[in-house]
Amino acid sequence: MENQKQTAFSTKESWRILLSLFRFARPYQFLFLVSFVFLAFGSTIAAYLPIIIQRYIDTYLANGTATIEITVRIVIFYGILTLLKAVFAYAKDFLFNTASERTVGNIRNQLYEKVVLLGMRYFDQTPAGTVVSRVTNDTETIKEFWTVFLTIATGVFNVLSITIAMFALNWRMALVFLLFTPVIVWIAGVYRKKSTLVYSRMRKVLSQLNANLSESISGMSIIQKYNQEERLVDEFNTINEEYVVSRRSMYSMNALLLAPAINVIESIALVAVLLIFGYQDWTQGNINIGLVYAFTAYSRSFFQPISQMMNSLSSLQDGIVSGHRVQELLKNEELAPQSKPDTNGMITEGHIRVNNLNFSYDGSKQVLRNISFEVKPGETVALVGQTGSGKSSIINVLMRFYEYHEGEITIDGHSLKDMPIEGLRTKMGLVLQDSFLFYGNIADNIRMYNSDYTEAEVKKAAEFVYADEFISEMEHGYASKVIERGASLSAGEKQLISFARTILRSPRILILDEATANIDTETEEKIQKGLANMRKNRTSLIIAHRLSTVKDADQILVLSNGEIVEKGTHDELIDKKGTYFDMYELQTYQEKTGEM
Ligand SMILES: Nc1ncnc2c1ncn2[C@@H]1O[C@H](COP(=O)(O)OP(=O)(O)OP(=O)(O)O)[C@@H](O)[C@H]1O
Repeated sequence: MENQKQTAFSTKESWRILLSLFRFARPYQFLFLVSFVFLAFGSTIAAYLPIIIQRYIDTYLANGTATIEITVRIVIFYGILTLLKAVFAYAKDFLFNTASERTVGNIRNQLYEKVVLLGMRYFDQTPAGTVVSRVTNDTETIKEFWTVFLTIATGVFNVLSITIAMFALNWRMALVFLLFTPVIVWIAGVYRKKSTLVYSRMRKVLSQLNANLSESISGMSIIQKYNQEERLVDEFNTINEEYVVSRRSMYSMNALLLAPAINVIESIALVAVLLIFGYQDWTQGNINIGLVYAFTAYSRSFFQPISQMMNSLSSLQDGIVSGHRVQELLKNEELAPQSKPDTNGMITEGHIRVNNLNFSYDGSKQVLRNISFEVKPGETVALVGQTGSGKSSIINVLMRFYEYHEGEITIDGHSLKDMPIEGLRTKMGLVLQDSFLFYGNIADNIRMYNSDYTEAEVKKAAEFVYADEFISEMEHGYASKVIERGASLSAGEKQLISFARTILRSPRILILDEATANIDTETEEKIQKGLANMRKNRTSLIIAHRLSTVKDADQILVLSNGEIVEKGTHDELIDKKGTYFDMYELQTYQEKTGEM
């Protein structure tokens, strides 16, 4: 399973993750490269500008030889270089951001492509919020990582070019600056250690905050029904307070270790340089004012990028954590079942045979044991049994939502594993209790965005299942909007739309999770009529909760604890006076007394 908690990595692991993040950038390496060329130009100009002023002061001003002409020439030269520096900075930022946005877009696409390939097992084990966060938040953090990378690259280029410029001007003074580097490296080390702790605490509390929020939003109706508002607000306040405190410690750490510490070192370095210049003047009397100017300017530009780089370290850490999570998801092998390559088994008649099927979701708890049954073409077989007895699990395996490893299932003589999944699912129409509708309109939801189906076909399918009537009565008919999950439609209406969706594909086999709860009698009647129409001449496998609805089934399979404990027609099972008989008696009694 995906390791979502890990927030700290060894140096080796961090490098490995960093390298993998760079691999995503490969398609855009040219853009990155050109932006670095502009960065190098910009840094070189930045390091050269103080030298122009230094030369002007020492060569012309100090000797009293500065004419208007020379001054204007130098001002123009300085101006042009400054302008060029700005143009390079713009080009660098533009190209770099284009490349990094595309890289992150690329990661998002890869993630989504992976998510739709993952098996149901992954989604059983991973909260929806986590998957959303992988594709949105983590990729955003990786975007920040690229910004940090640019800051660090700019810092490195600037420090290098300034170091070279300082050595070119006066190597002794340059050495004085370099002497302070170990102190800065030490502060950076301390900061990294502290910031890893502070930031990981901040991230942890933030993810608690998100989890709390998403849970309360999805369970809002229960929260309000059971008057849980106050408790949840209190809980939220506590986590929120913790988040505020953790952010405060981040600011206080940054306020102490970042700019102020570096500023102190910068000032000390400057004082040291000035003292040396002063000493030279006093002993030798040949001070170069221009040189003093240049070193004063360099002291700022030398230490500032270092402080910025340190500031970025924590975001770098965030980027590594997100990079790791993204990689884990991309590497996840919990894939949806695949059919064997080059298979072409097809459903023609709809003859299902299940032989000694054993199945477990997690590899340890056995959910189906020794399941064997047959559904001949055109027959109806009902699955009945207590809650948790394994009815839906049989359907999950038949629809290939989960892989099975023991036993054999064939349809029309082909093993299920030898059938291309797409064809299999088109020919096996599944209608679940909870019909999922997509944002869009009714017609799109029936044709499932497959433009091969004409409007007439969509209407015919709706008519076939008695859905046309209520759709035509709506203001915009088939073009009526379906808002999120079909919230504006009743459960029965949604069910009828999903019948139309199923029948449009002319399946050979129908798999129905009998769904009649909370539906008014008029709609229920329509649903039953729709169902009866759909079942005509089709092989049907029905999960029945109300036994009265499957009395006419050709065969009823009674499940208990993952095993088929009884098999037969309604009359045979009633005569047997076993489990089915008891269930039937109980339900008839409950229906009579209205207890259901
Ligand atoms: N996705 C899953 N992951 C792990 N175990 C599961 C999963 N779905 C169901 N189970 C377990 O498998 C067993 C059979 O569940 P199944 O949903 O097949 O029962 P059912 O007969 O359809 O029940 P119901 O009538 O309540 O829908 C149960 O013990 C259940 O806890």
